[in-house]
Amino acid sequence: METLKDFGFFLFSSPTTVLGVGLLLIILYLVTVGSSRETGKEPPGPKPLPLLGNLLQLDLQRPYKTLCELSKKYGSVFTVYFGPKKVVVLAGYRTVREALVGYADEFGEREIAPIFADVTKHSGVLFSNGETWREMRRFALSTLRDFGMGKRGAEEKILEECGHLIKVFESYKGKPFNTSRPTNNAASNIISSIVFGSRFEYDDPRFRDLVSRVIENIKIGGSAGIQLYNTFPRLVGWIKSRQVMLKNGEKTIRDMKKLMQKLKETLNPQTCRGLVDCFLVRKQKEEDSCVKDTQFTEKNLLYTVANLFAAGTDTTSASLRWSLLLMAKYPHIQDQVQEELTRVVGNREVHVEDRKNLPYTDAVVHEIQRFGNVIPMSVPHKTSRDVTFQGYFIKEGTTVIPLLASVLYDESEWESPHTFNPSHFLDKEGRFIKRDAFLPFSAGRRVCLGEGLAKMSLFLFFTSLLQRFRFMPPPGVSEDDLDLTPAVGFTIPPSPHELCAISRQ
Ligand code: HEM
Repeated sequence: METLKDFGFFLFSSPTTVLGVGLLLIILYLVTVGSSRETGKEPPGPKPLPLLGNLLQLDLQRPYKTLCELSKKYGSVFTVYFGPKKVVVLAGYRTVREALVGYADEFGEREIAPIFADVTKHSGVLFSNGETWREMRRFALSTLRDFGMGKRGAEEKILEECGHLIKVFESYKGKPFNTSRPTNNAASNIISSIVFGSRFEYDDPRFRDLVSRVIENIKIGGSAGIQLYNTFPRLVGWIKSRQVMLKNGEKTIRDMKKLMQKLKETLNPQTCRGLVDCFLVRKQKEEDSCVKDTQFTEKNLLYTVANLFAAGTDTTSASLRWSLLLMAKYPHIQDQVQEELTRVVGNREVHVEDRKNLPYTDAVVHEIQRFGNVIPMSVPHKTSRDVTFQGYFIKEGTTVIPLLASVLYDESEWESPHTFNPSHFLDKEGRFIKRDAFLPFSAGRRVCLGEGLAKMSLFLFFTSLLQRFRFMPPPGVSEDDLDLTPAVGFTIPPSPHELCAISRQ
């Protein structure tokens, strides 16, 4: 809010600035709204104000909510202006799928907002396009597969981490605690063991710093201040939240460099311990054979690793927190999960193989992801060329938001979209059923690269924890009091809360 106040003060500080701003408004209005009207029928949308666009109509804390509302009025393809920036929103399962899968070439590029261009410099896999993205994505996917995504290797690593997480939960001895830190640590360690080949102790200061900076950057990345910077980068580059993000980014890269130096010194090309080793071996090979314009550079390595931490920590941990909160909120559903786990698995360790024999639990895990809706606006895309989609003209380079919230809560796809209801994923006989509109990982060319790993982690964490603990509200708090309002941000975990993990053994 401070940033917005400062900005308002700057705008109206003298007659010359007022005049200057007025002129700028008119020019921007003509450039952003006027010009593109000539090229064809544009997606409809609320009328924008000069400079401010539709900012005054948007709930800046939870923009996905306003966008879902707007889609009811303007349809499944519509235009909104975030300040002078034009954004096309895709809403509802059919439209999102048609665009991302059917028009993958046109809608498959990443929009790189100014803050992410500053922090990642178009390197790595999350905020890059073209050859860099193609090579980094191919490499990351194939090494994740080699390190057992969907196979034994990752399962062992996740189960080991479950053991550590369980110990932390036990240490609270049934007293209320905030689940954020332990779940962030556990999710981050899964990435760490796949990327570096080893996990960190939870009290290792390097690890604590790494995790807290990753989480802080994601949180600030979704704040009103950063949205303002992304809208007016030239005007508000000085804001504090941007400086914090840049510093966090620099420190993370510095730490990563140190960790990688250790791996370089002990590298054995015959036995890669993790993704970094594989990258270093590949980098050496490309250098030895003088490959021109190689993407296997130190910069791409650092940012790809940082991206995997950023993309994989908060998302997995937020989903896990939703799972525990929802179980405490709906004890009858928790009862059924625990009954099924006791009947099918008993006291032995749960494995991925058990999933097919745990239809109810599987349905609950899916419903947690649907209802949790942790990335409601996906990660923005942009059009790679001019495209006519569902009769509307969208210019090359237009920012596109695939509104995943409108897919996961699509009223024409889900029987009771606004209720936590595992039956969405069960047939009449109680068998698990897949649902097309289940797209928490998005779809198409940019679909989440860690989908397999995230699904495996969620399933194993959730079942291992529910085997051992009963999750309950703190004493004096009723199930009805447990608040399901999501937090504010780019990813949306539950609002801060405490739970009790009561041992079942
Ligand atoms: C429950 C957990 C997760 C959810 C809900 C999730 C969801 C998403 C979504 C919605 C996107 C944007 C897709 C698009 O642009 O259309 C994405 C991208 C991405 N995710 Fe995940 N994700 C999760 C876990 C992970 C994990 C564990 C990793 C790391 C191994 C990961 C790595 C990535 C990367 C690298 C991208 C960028 C892909 C690209 O631009 O090509 N995610 N994820």
